[in-house]
Amino acid sequence: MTTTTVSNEQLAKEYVDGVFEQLKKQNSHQAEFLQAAEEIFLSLVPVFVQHPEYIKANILSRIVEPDRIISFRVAWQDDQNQVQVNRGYRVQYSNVMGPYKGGLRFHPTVNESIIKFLGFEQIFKNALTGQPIGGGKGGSNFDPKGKSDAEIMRFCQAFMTELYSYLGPDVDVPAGDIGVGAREIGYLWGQYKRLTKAHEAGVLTGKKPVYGGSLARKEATGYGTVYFVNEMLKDANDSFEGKTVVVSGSGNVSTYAIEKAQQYGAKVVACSDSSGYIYDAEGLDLDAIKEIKEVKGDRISTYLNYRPNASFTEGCTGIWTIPCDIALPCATQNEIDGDSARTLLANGVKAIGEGANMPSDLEAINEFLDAGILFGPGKAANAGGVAVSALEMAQNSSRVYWTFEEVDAKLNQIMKNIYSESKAAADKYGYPGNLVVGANIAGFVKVANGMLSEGVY
Ligand SMILES: NC(=O)C1=CN([C@@H]2O[C@H](COP(=O)(O)OP(=O)(O)OC[C@H]3O[C@@H](n4cnc5c(N)ncnc54)[C@H](O)[C@@H]3O)[C@@H](O)[C@H]2O)C=CC1
Ligand SMILES: O=C(O)CCC(=O)C(=O)O
Repeated sequence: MTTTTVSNEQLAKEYVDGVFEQLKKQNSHQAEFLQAAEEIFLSLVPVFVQHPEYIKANILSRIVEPDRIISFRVAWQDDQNQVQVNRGYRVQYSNVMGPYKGGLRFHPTVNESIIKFLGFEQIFKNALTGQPIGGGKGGSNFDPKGKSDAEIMRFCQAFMTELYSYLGPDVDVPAGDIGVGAREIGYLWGQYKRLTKAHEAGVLTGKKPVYGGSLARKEATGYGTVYFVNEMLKDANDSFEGKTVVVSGSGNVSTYAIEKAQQYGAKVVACSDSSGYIYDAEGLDLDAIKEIKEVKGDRISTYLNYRPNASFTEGCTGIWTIPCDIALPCATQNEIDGDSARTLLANGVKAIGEGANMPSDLEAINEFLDAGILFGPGKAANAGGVAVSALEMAQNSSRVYWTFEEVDAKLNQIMKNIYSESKAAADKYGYPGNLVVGANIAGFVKVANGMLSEGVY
């Protein structure tokens, strides 16, 4: 190792450590945000070794500070005419690559830390897709559980009334995330039109195809995750065929991850919701799950009414004790900790594909990487949803619509590209096979180069 390399390494490490220390001081109460930032920062040291110009331009301090955070009161009336108040957020993180883009989450746990972690990750994910989209995220601590359809509509209308002036097809384009699906997007879109008097279809994605949504957006995140894992498996001369798969959650991402894994010949034996998990040794009946979740909005335990030989177990983490070849965490952040990771490994898991955002904590990621199994990080593996959102924006702008097959083929190609770019970046920067480092670097370099050419702001 030459003296210059050593000093470049020291410089890079000191720079990253310094920015992270400052971040911790300023955001000491934001655990999820610091967790997401730490994972990305650690990956970027080799980039700063090779690119001191990024240090000179102080790219890291600039990229980790959102362009702006919008926080607002959402007051609405429930069915008993009581006035309820929630807090809404939109974090417009970076528009270097295109309009701010990312979902809205409605869940009681939502706070600024959660929205910032999601928004920060979204910058790099969106850059990886190769589509012209920046990064953003939003949501509210509103709990949709147990609310009537009319309450959901009134909440969405109140939320959009506060947010609409910050949005636009070339400004900021929200979509769904936990607790926000096509129904909520419909109510948000209706209110946006009512307020602006404009039919700007590209201001929201995840719309129903009947009024401007893209075919295959509903399936995109789950299918994309399986396409990504399929690329990892192919590289290892393996496939989904005959594999036992466990998928957490039973929402949008999980449902379509299960569907594609089954189409690829896997046996998916378990899935979950926030109350617990079901295990069906014969393989899950996806029609039953769709009826329970998409039609009835019921608990996953009612699966036993369709398949009496299956079992239901209360609690969220127990699902990772089920032996499987492939695990697809598709529910929420930090659902796999170090202990669950060690259990999965002891039971012989060969591949992990993160359909959710940050489902594995740092200890779990290190367990998987140290064990040398295939590990597809969320930023890369679940990018198919936002990628098809960008395709929805393109269709809206050009006023043409593509068939399901056309969109699905583009999605598959995008996931292949994300895999090969992440793999190539990991190789180039000295971490072969480490797609965490590879995806973070491949996304970061695109945005950093954009920032260098745009001057200081
Ligand atoms: N919808 C999308 O296009 C995308 C979603 N994601 C991420 O995927 C994850 C799931 O999102 P969606 O499927 O859209 O939400 P969803 O609201 O449709 O489904 C979430 C599912 O997770 C379950 N759940 C929540 N907490 C849980 C817990 N602690 N243990 C077990 N299950 C739990 C819920 O019961 C529900 O079945 C989130 O991390 C989200 O940020 C990532 C990329 C795109
Ligand atoms: O489609 C979108 O814009 C949002 C997708 C999203 O929220 C995510 O990738 O986490």
